[in-house]
Amino acid sequence: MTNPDTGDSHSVLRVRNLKTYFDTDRGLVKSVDGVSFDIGAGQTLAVVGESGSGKSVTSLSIMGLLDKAHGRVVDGSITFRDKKGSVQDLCKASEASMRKIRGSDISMIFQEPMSSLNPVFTIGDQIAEAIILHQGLSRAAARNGAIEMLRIVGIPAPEKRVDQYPHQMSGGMRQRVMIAMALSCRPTLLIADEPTTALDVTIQAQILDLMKRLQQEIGMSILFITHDLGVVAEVADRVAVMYGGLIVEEGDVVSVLTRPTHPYTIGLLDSVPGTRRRGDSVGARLYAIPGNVPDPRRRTPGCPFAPRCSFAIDACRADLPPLVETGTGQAARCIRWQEAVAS
Ligand SMILES: Nc1ncnc2c1ncn2[C@@H]1O[C@H](COP(=O)(O)OP(=O)(O)OP(=O)(O)O)[C@@H](O)[C@H]1O
Repeated sequence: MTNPDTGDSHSVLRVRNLKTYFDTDRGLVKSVDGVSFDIGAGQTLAVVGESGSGKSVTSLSIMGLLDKAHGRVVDGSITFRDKKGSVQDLCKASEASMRKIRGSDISMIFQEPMSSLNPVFTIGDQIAEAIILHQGLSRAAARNGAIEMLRIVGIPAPEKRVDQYPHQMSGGMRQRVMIAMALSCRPTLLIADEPTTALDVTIQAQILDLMKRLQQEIGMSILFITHDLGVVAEVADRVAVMYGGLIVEEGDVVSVLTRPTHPYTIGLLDSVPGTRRRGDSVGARLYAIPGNVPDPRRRTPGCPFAPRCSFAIDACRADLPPLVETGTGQAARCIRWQEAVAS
């Protein structure tokens, strides 16, 4: 979907009709099956959806980090504009140029910092390594750079902490270190995959504030993957709701969260305590969407949400619904959205 707010010419990232499939012993898994979105300069797009909807595979496709033995992008394009303003399709980039782009123009942070931090090197060495690699500084200058980055991400006594190992730090501190590493190259795009999910609420709020502050300083765009609508409200400018390998709704964050137009988004919001649109009361039972996410090995021709949707009619099961405009800068892949909104 083209993003009416950013306009294509200003997009840092433009994904069109992305399809990423895996060959497995149990058949072809269509994890991402025609995803399109834009992220403008300095903008945050949150991609939200239940487990298995294809959020992580979308980000791994952008980073060129798919499990190559089994997974591949079978269709679509991922157009990226780097720091120098050069535009290229990452689907066609060589492994060598993807390596250059990763960590210099696109960085990624994950839920579990221990998976990106090496336990046998000090955090100072690891941040310095990234600085040496991407900024070509001497080791001494890079060490100072590492201390500065630790200070920027709010780690107390950075001159001492720089010589510590990852296991000597708390989960929140490790997440700050990972952010320091990811941002040491001043990326154009940061992909954050559930970066605060494992943290308690207070630390989560601090990390989100930190990311927002650094985003303003660096001017980077963020693709933020989460299943937490509270986090979406906190960080996003725009939100894309994924279901069954597709984006089923997209729009600016206020529109989507206050006036969802796809039955799946409506169900997601109804399942958040305190946000239920109808009959909300203290102690109201949490609404859960009945049924499970569809099996990506068995894609049906119609809307992937139809089996769980109380608005579904035969036409929904026959063909994949087109994306239709449902509000200003808001669109949903649903032929029954007017009935859903009015319900
Ligand atoms: N390497 C792989 N081989 C086979 N199938 C895979 C592989 N990676 C992901 N999948 C499948 O692709 C689908 C989408 O997975 P993905 O990890 O993108 O979901 P997600 O929305 O990020 O979920 P979560 O929130 O749990 O991370 C799932 O059905 C998953 O089992």
